[in-house]
Amino acid sequence: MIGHLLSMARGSAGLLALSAAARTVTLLCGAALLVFPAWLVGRLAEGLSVPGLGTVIAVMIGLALAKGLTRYAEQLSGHTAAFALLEQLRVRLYEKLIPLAPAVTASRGSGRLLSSATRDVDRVEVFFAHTLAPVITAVLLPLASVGLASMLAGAGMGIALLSIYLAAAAALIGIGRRSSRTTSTTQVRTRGSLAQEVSDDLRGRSEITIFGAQEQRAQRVDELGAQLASSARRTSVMQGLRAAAGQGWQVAALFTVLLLGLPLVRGGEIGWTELLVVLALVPATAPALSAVEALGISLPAALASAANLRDLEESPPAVVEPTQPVMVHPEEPGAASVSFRDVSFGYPGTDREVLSGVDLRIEPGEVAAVVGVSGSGKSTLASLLTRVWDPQQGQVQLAGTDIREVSLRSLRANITVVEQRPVLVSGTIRENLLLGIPAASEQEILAACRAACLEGDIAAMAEGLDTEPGAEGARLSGGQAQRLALARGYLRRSPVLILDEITSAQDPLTQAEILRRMPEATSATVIMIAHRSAVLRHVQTVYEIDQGLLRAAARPAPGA
Ligand SMILES: Nc1ncnc2c1ncn2[C@@H]1O[C@H](COP(=O)(O)OP(=O)(O)OP(=O)(O)O)[C@@H](O)[C@H]1O
Repeated sequence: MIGHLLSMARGSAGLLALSAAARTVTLLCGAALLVFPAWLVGRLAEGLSVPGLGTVIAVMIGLALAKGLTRYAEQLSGHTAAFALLEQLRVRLYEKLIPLAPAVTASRGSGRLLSSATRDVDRVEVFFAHTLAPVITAVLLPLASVGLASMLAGAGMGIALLSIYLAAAAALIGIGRRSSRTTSTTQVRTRGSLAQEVSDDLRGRSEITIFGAQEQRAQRVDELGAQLASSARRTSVMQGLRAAAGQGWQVAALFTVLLLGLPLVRGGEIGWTELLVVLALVPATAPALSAVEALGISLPAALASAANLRDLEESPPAVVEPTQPVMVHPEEPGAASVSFRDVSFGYPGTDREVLSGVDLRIEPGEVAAVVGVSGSGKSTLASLLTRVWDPQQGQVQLAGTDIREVSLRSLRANITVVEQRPVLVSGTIRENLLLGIPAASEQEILAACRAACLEGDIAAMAEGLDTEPGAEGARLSGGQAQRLALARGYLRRSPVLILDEITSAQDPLTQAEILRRMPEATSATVIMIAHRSAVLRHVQTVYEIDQGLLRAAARPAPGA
């Protein structure tokens, strides 16, 4: 997992290295600001010569300035790297998500995905921007300190300091390591669930209010909140223990240096200068070693988030782009012909076969209907045609080509689906209409609205096409949203048009008018998924799905 984590930062390696180098110099300057006065005091105590006051002041100012400037360089390069990394991580996540949409992303839940795209990415970024450079200096500075102590006060002193540093690092990393890892993983999962609950509650606010289920829903959020609070408490206890260890090692180190150093001074093996300098090395090393404490918090969190992101990124897509994709041009005469050959399909993870051995051929320009009881597999048939899923057996063909060989972009450019529950994006009605064909002219937009019986509704709106329908189309009626989606479908002018229950929210007169205007609105091959017999009178062929099997059915008699 650490390797995976490091692979995420490849693009910002240069800036991160610069930040680590600047931090090393900052800490060295900080250490020198402590060690230099200690050296001066030691020499004065021993009656040895010291540099003049002007030189001392110049050195101290020089060190302080160098410390400030390199600290600035560290922050600048660290934050620049952090923002670049944030961008790379988000782009990388979105690129991985695109092939997973719509089937795999839908099964994950939008709240969970949002939580991964924000919190998990942030935690990985925090690790690199604010932990990696400090960890590098946490190794370099203590080693330098051990080297200097050995030179000044002998190998014994160096070994003693090294042992204390190692023991401190082991305590800081080790305290609560195992529990931090499991707690972080639990926290990442709980946060994802919490985000999903909140997203469901926001989407289902009307139902929740009408059903009076606020308490019940709030309780679920409370339970997840309590789980998060309890794991945060565990993390805080470990954090407290680590902070105590972070202070404790310094006291132990100072005593050790005095215990070992005073006899050496008394024996004349070293002077006061050496002892004071080695003593000063302890607080001088402390800021560098404290990064290990931060690592105890950020590493488990970053690992848990990286594992979550990897799990998401490595989820196998429901369908894959062909290696040598065939392009089907919408102008090709056959682009509007659709066929199913002995197609069987069951949803992954279920035993039930929704469609069994389906054979179907719909000719260019034909208007066909697919009927069947609720849950019989009508929408599934449509999602096989757009390759939301691939069948386990048989072939779905467009223009006589197995659609698994057709480029996904080309396939989806040839087929438009008007969904039973259309999704409106935020923005104006015009922006929603232009979703599939941004370059459509005003005339084309108005013609599509007329064909979908939407022109009157738009004319009645103060801002016409520039009216904002509100989040999720909240300011439109169900029927208006459905007609907007139909107009959007017509506007795209793709060779194949799948209309999934597009008149289910319309009154009988509007439904009849929509069906009457349809032949003028589109010359595409139309597959209507329908229940109502009024719809079936406008189609040329009717197919019925019953218990997974598809068969041709009779059109209703006139007046039926
Ligand atoms: N993503 C999915 N995962 C598992 N099962 C699913 C999934 N989507 C649909 N199903 C199941 O597949 C069956 C067919 O669903 P489908 O949506 O195709 O029915 P339908 O005929 O369009 O129904 P309706 O007329 O109610 O819209 C149903 O039993 C449904 O529960």
